[in-house]
Amino acid sequence: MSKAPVIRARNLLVGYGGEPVCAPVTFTLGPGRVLALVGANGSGKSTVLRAVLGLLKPAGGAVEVFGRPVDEREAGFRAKVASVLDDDAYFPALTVEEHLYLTARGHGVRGADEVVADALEAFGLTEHGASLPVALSSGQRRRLLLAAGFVRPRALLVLDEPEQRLDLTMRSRLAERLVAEKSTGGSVLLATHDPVLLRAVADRAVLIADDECELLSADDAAAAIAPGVL
Ligand SMILES: Nc1ncnc2c1ncn2[C@@H]1O[C@H](COP(=O)(O)OP(=O)(O)OP(=O)(O)O)[C@@H](O)[C@H]1O
Repeated sequence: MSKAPVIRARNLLVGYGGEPVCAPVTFTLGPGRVLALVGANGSGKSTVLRAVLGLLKPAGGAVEVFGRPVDEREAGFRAKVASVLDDDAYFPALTVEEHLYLTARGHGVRGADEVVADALEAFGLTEHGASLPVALSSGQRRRLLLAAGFVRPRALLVLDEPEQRLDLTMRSRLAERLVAEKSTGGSVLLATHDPVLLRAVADRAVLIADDECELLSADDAAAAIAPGVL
C-alpha cells in the first residue's frame, strides 16, 4: 500500500468573501487512517471539508488530495473521493433502492445487486427500498445518503457530522463500517460532535478554532468535545 498522503493541507485558510472563518489549518491524512475535525458550532469544520472537496476556493495556503491540487471536476478525483455532506442531496422522484443503484452503477460497480442489498441491510433500509425520500423520516433519509456513500468505490470518504439524526444502534454500526474502511486501506476525513464515534474510529483530530487549529490525539479531542465542554 502506498504511504503517500491522501490529503495534505498546509496553512489552509478557509472562509467566505475573503473573510476567514477560522485559523489556518495544517494536517496530513494517510492511507488507512481516519482524521476527525472537531470544534464548536460555527467554528469552520464544514467549511474546511468544502475546501478539501474543491467546493470552495481556499482563501490562503494549499490543499492537495492524492498529491494534486483539488479539482472536483476531474474524473480521477470523482472516482476516488466519496462525500456525504450535511445536506439533503437526493432525487425526490427516485426510491431508496433506485438511488443506491444509480450511485453504484454510475460509478461502474460490478455486482451492484449484492452491494446495494448489503448497504440497505447495513443502514436498516431494506424495508424502505421502494420508498421515496419524502416517505422517510429525517434519520432514514440521512441513512440513505450515508448508504449511497458506501455503495460506490472510493479511496477517501469525507463525512460531515455523519452521526447526525442516527440512533445509537446506527451510530455504532457506522463506527464498525468506518473501522472496516480503515482496515481495507481507505481513508476518512470527518467532522463530528460525537466523542464516542471519535474514540471508536479516529487516529487523530484537529480542533478547529479562531486563534489556532490544534492537532490532537483522538482521546484528547474526545475529552475536548465531551458533553458540556464544547
Ligand atoms: N455559505 C456561507 N456564506 C457565508 N458564511 C457562511 C456560509 N456557510 C457558513 N458560513 C459561516 O461560516 C462559519 C463556519 O461555518 P461552518 O458551517 O463551517 O461551521 P461548522 O464548524 O461546520 O459548524 P457546525 O458544528 O454548526 O456544523 C459560520 O460562522 C457560518 O455562519
